[in-house]
Order: sequence, then C-alpha cells, then structure tokens
Amino acid sequence: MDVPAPVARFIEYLRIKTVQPTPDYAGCREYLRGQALELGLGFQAHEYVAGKPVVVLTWEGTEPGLASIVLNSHTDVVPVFEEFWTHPPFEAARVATADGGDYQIIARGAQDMKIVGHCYLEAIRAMQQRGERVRRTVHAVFVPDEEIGGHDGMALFVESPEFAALNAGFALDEGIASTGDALRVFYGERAPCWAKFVAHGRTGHGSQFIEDTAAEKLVPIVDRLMAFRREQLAEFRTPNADGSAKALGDVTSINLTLLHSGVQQNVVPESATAGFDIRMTPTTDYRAFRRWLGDLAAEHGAELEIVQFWDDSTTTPTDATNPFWPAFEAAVAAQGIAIEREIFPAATDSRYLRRAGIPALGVTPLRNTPILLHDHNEYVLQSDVLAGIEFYARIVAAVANVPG
Ligand SMILES: CSCC[C@H](NC=O)C(=O)O
Ligand SMILES: [Zn+2]
Ligand SMILES: [Zn+2]
Repeated sequence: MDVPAPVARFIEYLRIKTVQPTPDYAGCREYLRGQALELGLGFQAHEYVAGKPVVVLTWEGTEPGLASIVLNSHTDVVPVFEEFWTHPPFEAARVATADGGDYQIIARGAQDMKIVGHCYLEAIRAMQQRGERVRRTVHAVFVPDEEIGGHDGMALFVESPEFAALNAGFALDEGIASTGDALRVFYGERAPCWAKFVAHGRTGHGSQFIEDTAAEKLVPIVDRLMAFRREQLAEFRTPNADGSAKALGDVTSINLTLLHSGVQQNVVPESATAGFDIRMTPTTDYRAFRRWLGDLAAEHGAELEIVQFWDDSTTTPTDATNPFWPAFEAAVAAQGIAIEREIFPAATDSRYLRRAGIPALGVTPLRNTPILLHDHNEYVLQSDVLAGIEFYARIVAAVANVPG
C-alpha cells in the first residue's frame, strides 16, 4: 500500500537525527524551511546559542492584531540503547500491525514529540486545503534542547524581542500518551529540584573504626530523604476523597539517582556524593523545601549543591477566566473525547511559557497507547498520526477563532 503523504513527511522528519547530545539541528531547520515554503508560511530561525536554532513558522490570521496562538514543540530527542530496538531508531520503519489493519511507525521521537510538531504543520496544511482561515495568527514554534532542560532553547526565546513580537496569547505544547480512552491535558507541571549532597571526612585503613567519615555524614541524609520518599509514595497510593486515584503530579516524587564514593575496598573514602531527582508538586512551598534541604546538609556536615531548581508554580486556568479554555474544551468534546486534567509529572518547555504569562496546555493526541517516551521501540500508529492531524485542525480552528 502507498504511504499516505502526511505519513511519508512524518517519516522524513523522524529520520533527521536530532538526538542528544549532538542533534542535527541544521538538518532539522532545513527540513522545516522546506515545509514553510511548501505551505506558504513565514519562516524565522533564531540562534540564541550558536548551532541551536529556534524555528518559527507563521500562518497569518485574518485579524493579525489579536494575540496569537503558539503551537510549540521541541525538535531534540533523547539517546537510544540501539541494541534493544527491533528496528533502527532513526530509520522510522513502517511495519504492519499483527492484525494487518494499521502500521507502526517505529522511531525515537515518534511520541516525544515529533508526532506533535508534525501534526501541527499537517493540520495547517489540511486547513489550507479546505480553504479555511482563522482569525488569530498561528505560530508553529520548534525549539532545541528541551530534553536537557531548555536552557539554550525556550528559556532564552521567551526572553527575546522576537518572542515578544509574536504577541502570544495561548500555547499548546507536549503531553504524554494515555493508556486509557481519555485525553490527558496538562495545565501545570511539577517543579524539578536536582539536589546533590557532598560529604567529606577522615580516611584511613578499612579495618579500623575511623570516625567522622564521609559516609557517616551522608547516610543519615539519604535515610531522611528516603523516609520522605516513603511518605510521598504512601500519599500517592492513598485515593482522593472522591475515591479516584491520585496522579503522579499530585505528590512530590524523589529518587536517589547518583551515588559516588570509594577508591578501593580497604580504603575509607575521603568523599561521598548522593544526588536526588526531586519533582515538587505545585502546592509545595518551594523556598521552604529548599531551606529544608540546606538545613539537612548543614545538620550532618555535608554540602548541598543545587543543580536545577524551578521555583515558579504558575498553572494555566482551566475555566472561563481563560477564554481559550472553553474553546479548547468544546473542540475536544465535539470529537467525542473525554479530558483528564493533570499536573505534568516531569518538566517541559511549557514552564517557561507559563512563567512568562502565556497560558499553556500540554497535550499529546495519543490515547489507548502504551507510554513509550524515552523507552526502547518508541512508536506511534499510522492511524494515530492521521487522526492527530484532524485533531489539531479542529483545536486550532477553535482556539485561533476565539474573538478578541
Ligand atoms: C529539569 S530540566 C530536565 C527536563 C526534562 N524534560 C523531559 O524529560 C525532565 O527531566 O523533566
Ligand atoms: Zn518531550
Ligand atoms: Zn522527553
């Protein structure tokens, strides 16, 4: 069977190796330039850090004076363990499903989040083919480096005069696939806190009772944070008052992700390090939490190094105070899709948009789909790519026609 043209273009996009830590951003920018040309869209590429382009494709609305709609996606993807893949991750193989009724498109970035960026452009294409226009100008924004924190991408872009010139009023960004029927819609995020504790102490022969060692200082800190982890896990497992299950975004998670110490088994190490990936739920008092970590380090004679810390808890209103919400909600409902509102468990570039005052919703139009972002054999179904295009055509029509 012939490959539908929108799927062929998706495969082309997936084949660009925008994989961290050395993404082919130039190849990606040129692909997007080609798309802009085909679709008659405005094209801008800005490098706030050399070699890391922020690309903006613009479809002008009939009332360009109104605040615009930003359709954001990141172009980078995370590394792969190639030996665990059934097909090469940057070949974007199109493989018939067992029942023969569909195809899997297997590639790194298929879910996270090239399907989203691709569907934005294809939705514009479909709307253009139907002769549709919308009131508000629509900008499809393609940013680098989200997967490593967005510091050289969206963080700089939102501060730039070029971003201000977009006059953004509302944004869409990535979500996560849903294993159920409902569409997961993210209106806020947990705040990342990457804390590293370093302890120093006396060394000596491993056969002796050496006092005041690095490990003795570090272990009680690890114990205390692991106790906090158990508390939060118990909280997570406790159903809400209405009997519904808690979402990960409703609690603070913590994992011990780095442990470094030791040189030889019979030498007491001079230093020991423990690093934690903590994701604070938006109701946390971020400053108090940070102080608690500092106090814990001081109490046990260790040093605290904060590697990442986000301290903004802005969420996007999901009620009529945000005029784009009812339009979005109705356009989803009109497609017979139920919505589950959630706090995003990890961090995306939406946090920079929200902090800059732009209401943003995180959505990935994949339902009844295994969650494979950052996993081996990431794939999407061809039918979901085609459905995703129509999904965005209707969402964009709704939010970009919200009157001024
Ligand atoms: C704290 S910056 C890291 C951002 C990263 N985003 C996607 O996975 C994350 O770990 O959530
Ligand atoms: Zn992503
Ligand atoms: Zn990711």
